[in-house]
Amino acid sequence: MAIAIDIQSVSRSYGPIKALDGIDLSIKAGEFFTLLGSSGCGKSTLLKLIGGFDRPSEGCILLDGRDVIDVPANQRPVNTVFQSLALFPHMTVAENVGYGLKLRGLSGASLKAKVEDALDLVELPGFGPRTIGMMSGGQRQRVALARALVMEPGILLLDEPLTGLDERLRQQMRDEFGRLHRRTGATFILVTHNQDEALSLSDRMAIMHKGRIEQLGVPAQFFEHPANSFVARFVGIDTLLKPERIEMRDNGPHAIVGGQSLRLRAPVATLGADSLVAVRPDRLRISESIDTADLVLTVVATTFRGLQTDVRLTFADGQSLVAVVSSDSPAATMKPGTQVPLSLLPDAAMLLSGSGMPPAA
Ligand SMILES: Nc1ncnc2c1ncn2[C@@H]1O[C@H](COP(=O)(O)OP(=O)(O)OP(=O)(O)O)[C@@H](O)[C@H]1O
Repeated sequence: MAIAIDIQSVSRSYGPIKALDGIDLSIKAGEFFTLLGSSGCGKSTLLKLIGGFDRPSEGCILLDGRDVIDVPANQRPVNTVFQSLALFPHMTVAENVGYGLKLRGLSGASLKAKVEDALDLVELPGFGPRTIGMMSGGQRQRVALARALVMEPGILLLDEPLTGLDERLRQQMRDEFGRLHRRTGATFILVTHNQDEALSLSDRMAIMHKGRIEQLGVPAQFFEHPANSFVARFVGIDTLLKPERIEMRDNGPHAIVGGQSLRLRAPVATLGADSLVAVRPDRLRISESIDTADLVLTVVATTFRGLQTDVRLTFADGQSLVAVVSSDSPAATMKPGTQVPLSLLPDAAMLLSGSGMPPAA
C-alpha cells in the first residue's frame, strides 16, 4: 500500500548549521518524487527524517495522516536504499535479500519464495546462492533494491542510488526504477544532484538550496516557468544575461542586452539588481537572413556533443549565449568571428529574479 507523506514546518539544525529551514511538503501516495539539489542543500537530512534515522528540531512528519516523530525507523513503513548500499559482503545474495524478513520471523519455504520473487522483480533470477563479492556494481545495486522491495514498504527512499555507476548502468538502473515504481505502486522518493535523473523519473520534484525548497512542481514547469535564475541554471538553462534595461514596446516587453533587444515573455517582474534574462537553448533558431533576425551575434566557439553541437555566441558587451544545432548542419562548423542571425521562438527569453548563488557548472 502506497503511503502519503506530509512534512509540516520542518527544520533541522546541527549547532549553528541550519540543514533544513522550514520545509512544507506534501507527497502523494504512489508518487515518484525527487529531491534535487547540490551538495549540502539538506536533501539527505530530509530523507533521514522521513526514514526515522534523525529527528527534526521543529515541525512534524505525518505518514498517512499519522504523526511518526516518535516512531523508530524499524517500525516505519519505509525502506531505504543507501548510496553505500550497505550489503553484507560475507552473506549470499539470498541471505542479504532475506535478512529483514528473517528478523520479522519468516523462515523456510515462505522466506525462500519471497526472496525469489524479489530477485525476479529486479531481474536477477537464480542469483540467490552467489556471494556479494561475485556481483558487479550494477548487480549489487539490484540486490540492494531487492532487499528493500522484499519488505513491501509503502515508501521507498533512494539516496543517490546511482552514484558510482558508469553511464550505461545508470541508464539501465534509471529505467529499472521507473519499472519498479509502476510494478510496486509504492511512494518513491529519490535524492539526487543529477538533473537528468530527476527530470526523467519524477512525477513531481523539488529543487532544494540552503535547507529550503526553491521550486516544487512537475518537471516541465522547471523549464517553462523557472522560479528564479538559480533554478534555471540547475535544470540546464545556462544562458543567463544581465540586461541594461527593460523597454515596453507595442509587441510586449523587451530586454536590452549588449545594444540588442530580446523580446521577453510577458508579464515581466520588476527589474531588480540581481535580475537576469534566461534564454532557453531549445527556443533559439539560426535564421535565414540578417534582415529578419531578432539578434545578430558573433561565434566564439563550437563544441561537438555527438548528435548536437553547442555554438557559443557573443553580444557586443561580451556576454554570451549558447545555441544548440544539429551536428550535421552547416552551423555546427562555423568559424569563430562569423556573424550569425538568430530568431527567438515565443517565450524563449524570460526575466528572472536571482536567488542564492548559481551552482558551479
Ligand atoms: N550530523 C550532522 N552534523 C553536523 N552537520 C550536519 C550533519 N548532517 C548534515 N549536516 C550539515 O547539514 C547540511 C545539509 O546536509 P545534507 O547531508 O542533508 O546535504 P545533502 O544535500 O544531502 O548533501 P550531499 O549531496 O553532499 O549528501 C550540510 O551543511 C551538512 O554539513
